Amino acid sequence: MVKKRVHEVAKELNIESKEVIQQLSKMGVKVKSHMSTLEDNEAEQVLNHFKSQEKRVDTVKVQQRNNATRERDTSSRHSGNQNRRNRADRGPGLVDRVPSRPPDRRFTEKPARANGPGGGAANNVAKPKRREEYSRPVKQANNAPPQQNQQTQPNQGPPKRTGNAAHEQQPRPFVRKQQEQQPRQEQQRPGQPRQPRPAEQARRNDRNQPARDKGFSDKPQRFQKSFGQQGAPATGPKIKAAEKGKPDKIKALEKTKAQERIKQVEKQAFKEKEVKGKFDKGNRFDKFDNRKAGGKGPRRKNFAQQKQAPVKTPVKEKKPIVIGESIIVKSLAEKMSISAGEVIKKLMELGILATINQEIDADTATLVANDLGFQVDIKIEVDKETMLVQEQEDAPDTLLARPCVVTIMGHVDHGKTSLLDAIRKSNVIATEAGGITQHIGAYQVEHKGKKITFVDTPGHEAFTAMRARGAKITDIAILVVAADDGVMPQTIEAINHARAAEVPIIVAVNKIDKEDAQPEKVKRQLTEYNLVAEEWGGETIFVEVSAREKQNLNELLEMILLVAEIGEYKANPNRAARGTVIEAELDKGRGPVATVLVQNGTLKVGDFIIAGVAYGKVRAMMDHTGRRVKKAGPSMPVEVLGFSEVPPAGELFYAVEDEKLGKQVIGERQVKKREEDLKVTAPKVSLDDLFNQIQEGQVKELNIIIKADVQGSVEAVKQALQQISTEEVRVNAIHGGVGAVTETDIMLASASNAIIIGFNVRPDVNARKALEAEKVDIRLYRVIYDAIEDIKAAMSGLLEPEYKEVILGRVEVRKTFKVSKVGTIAGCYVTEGKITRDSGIRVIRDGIVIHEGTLESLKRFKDDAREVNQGYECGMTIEKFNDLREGDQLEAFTMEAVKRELA
Ligand SMILES: Nc1nc2c(ncn2[C@@H]2O[C@H](COP(=O)(O)OP(=O)(O)OP(=O)(O)O)[C@@H](O)[C@H]2O)c(=O)[nH]1
Repeated sequence: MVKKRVHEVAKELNIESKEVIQQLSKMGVKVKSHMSTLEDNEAEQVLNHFKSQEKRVDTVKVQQRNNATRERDTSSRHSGNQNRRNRADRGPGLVDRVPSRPPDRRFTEKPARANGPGGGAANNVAKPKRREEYSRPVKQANNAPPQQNQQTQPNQGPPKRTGNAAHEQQPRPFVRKQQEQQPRQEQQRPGQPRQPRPAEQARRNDRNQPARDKGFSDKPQRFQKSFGQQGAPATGPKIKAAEKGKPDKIKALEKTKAQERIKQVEKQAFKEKEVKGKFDKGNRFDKFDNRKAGGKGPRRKNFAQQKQAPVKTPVKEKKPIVIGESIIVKSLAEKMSISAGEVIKKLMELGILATINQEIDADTATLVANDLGFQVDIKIEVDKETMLVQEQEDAPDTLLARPCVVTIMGHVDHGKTSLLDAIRKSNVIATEAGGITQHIGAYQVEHKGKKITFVDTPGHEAFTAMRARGAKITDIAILVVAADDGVMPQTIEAINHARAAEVPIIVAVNKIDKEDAQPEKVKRQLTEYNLVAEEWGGETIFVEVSAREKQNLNELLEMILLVAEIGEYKANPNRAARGTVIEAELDKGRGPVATVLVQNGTLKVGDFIIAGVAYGKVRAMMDHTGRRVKKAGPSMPVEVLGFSEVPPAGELFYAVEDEKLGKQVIGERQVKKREEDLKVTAPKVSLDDLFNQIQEGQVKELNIIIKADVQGSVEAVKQALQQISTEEVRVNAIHGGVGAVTETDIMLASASNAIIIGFNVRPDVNARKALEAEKVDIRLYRVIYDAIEDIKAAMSGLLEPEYKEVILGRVEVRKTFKVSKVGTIAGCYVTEGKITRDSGIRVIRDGIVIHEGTLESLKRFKDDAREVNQGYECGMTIEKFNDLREGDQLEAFTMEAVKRELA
């Protein structure tokens, strides 16, 4: 193409060469004179510049004339199409009008869009590239008869634009996207069958402007039409001609005014663009427009529209809203500063019918908020305790094998301590008084390069006591049975305790060095308890050992490692430690000292640890040999110094990386503890509540511990109970034994959520104490039938309330009178509480109850009395009892129906 000279360009623009040269110098292009040649792009830029200015003047003028009309016409449309209007108002492409950008090449096509028959010629001024790109619409516009074109301009119906195949067939991806998003845009286009007058035409042009704008991002036809329109004859040239006729001064003035307005619009648009939040969907269009800075988008030409649109409140930046696990509809609306109605509408769209005060879950709230352009942060309030425990979850790939933890159980004197001692090759027994284990300790031994941790407990009691506290430290139980003594009551207890904890059992038949050792007898006896030796077809590992002679100890260790291998005990050493306090005491010199077993993670000196309400920094750690260590990994027992107070044995401890969190947890625990101290906790499982618990699905198995005066009763109850299992609840006798109900029974019941049933036995003193703390349900019976009936009734919810004696008061006999036909009348003084006419009465002489009966009469002076209170005198006779003496103590009592509890 022949390069243009400055004067040629000026001629084309109908302006002076000087103006062109000035503009060129503004653009940084230096030219010597009006004869200088210009590069294609330079000429194009200059042309664009002046054309766009012309266009702006034109548009602004037309706009001015049609302001009022458009205000009216558009208002209804806008209100119904807020979103679309927003998008138009936000002015996708507004950024392109920032003055620093190169001139908008689009306006070189202005003649084609807003010209008359001469449009074609004007069009030729546009750059070849541009013509090439839009050759089809331009060509069609030029070829089309003027009348048709004039009709086409306002009537932007798609059928008239079908000729623009290039654009129709190859809509750009973003166009297609918009097409999906705004299918209703089509309706926005008013059809105009008649040929409009120029003024009307201009108004329509203007009115249609937003539609054209949207059309760009609308259907392909519309997109194509927008461009096709450029070739259509329009009223533009006439306006332009009128412009030409005006005196230069007026023109210049108008130009300046128009430019000012344009600047304002641009400024406003720029501001809007800046404040537009990232959550604004429209943003994507802006980005697109920025990319297309060449300015082909028809959206960018709508200056008048931009200017005239009421300056919109800048779109507020939408901050993410914070919600919890759920939120009330009203609150959600408030958080978004919108009406609850809008939220309810959105919910309905999602198929959820909700009222203003209804609670919706976080997921639903998120959907609604996202739909409305808000991001949502869900913050679920978790109590610190949960946070602490949650932090303890380990990913499977972080877990490594850890030493197994073994507990030795068995009957008294069967050799537990001796065996443990023999294994760790030291002589503990010599240092212990009477050879009885004095403390709970834990030690580690190594066999074939693998460590085994032994917890030395005085039998299974401590084991169960820990379990009752929720601590599960034992992986494997070694049941020591002396070969010369055989299975004894505590052997059975130990079996039941281990089973209740679902811990595998290895039987160590000890003292086989003894002459009267009968290991086969032990095996036979244990088959009765479902511990069948492997050689007898069972699955239980039996190892015959002698703690004294150190016989077969390696075999025992090997068997332990074998069971450990099957158990695949694992932990994550690379994390904050957690474990269990095995024992703790207050040492005069060292302060609180706790032996802890690390069960997960690694405990280090300096760690902040908490156990129950005790906390502190680990000051020092010692292993089982008394050596100072700096860290202790999984399954390692260590003595820890640094606790603020003595933590209870069985308490779980945590090393807390976040000391603040640790202290918060302690605070929460202290509050909880105080609350728990105040309220009486209900029994874990009780016959009274059994039916409800069954109904609620809380109880599927009813664990029962049976204690009786003779073994026969234990067996009889076991069998009877097994027969009353139902589909809902299985009755499980987890332990049975002869003798009083002991503390151990209480602990087992507590740990296993069991009920204790006693026949002709009573809880001993320690058991009574333990009961207060553990709230276990104990039922004492004289007849087996009653027990079975009670459990049946409890399971079906028919348990009758029980009657309990309530002491009303105490009365002292001060004087007695014998009256014939009446009997002995006692003159009394109420020392405590009160006595009522219908009281039961118990006569106690020298601490012994000598009579129990009912009152015959109760009088204050000579009058009958219903009740006499403390500090008053009264007279009374007792039914069928006349042997009252001065100094007798009378106890007034009544029987009250109460919920069944401790017998
Ligand atoms: N002959 C023989 N005696 C043993 C063997 N093992 C332990 N004893 C003896 O049995 C008695 C009891 O042993 P301990 O180890 O104290 O038994 P324990 O089960 O720990 O007893 P408690 O701690 O009281 O429950 C001691 O006198 C031991 O010397 C053994 O293998 N052979």
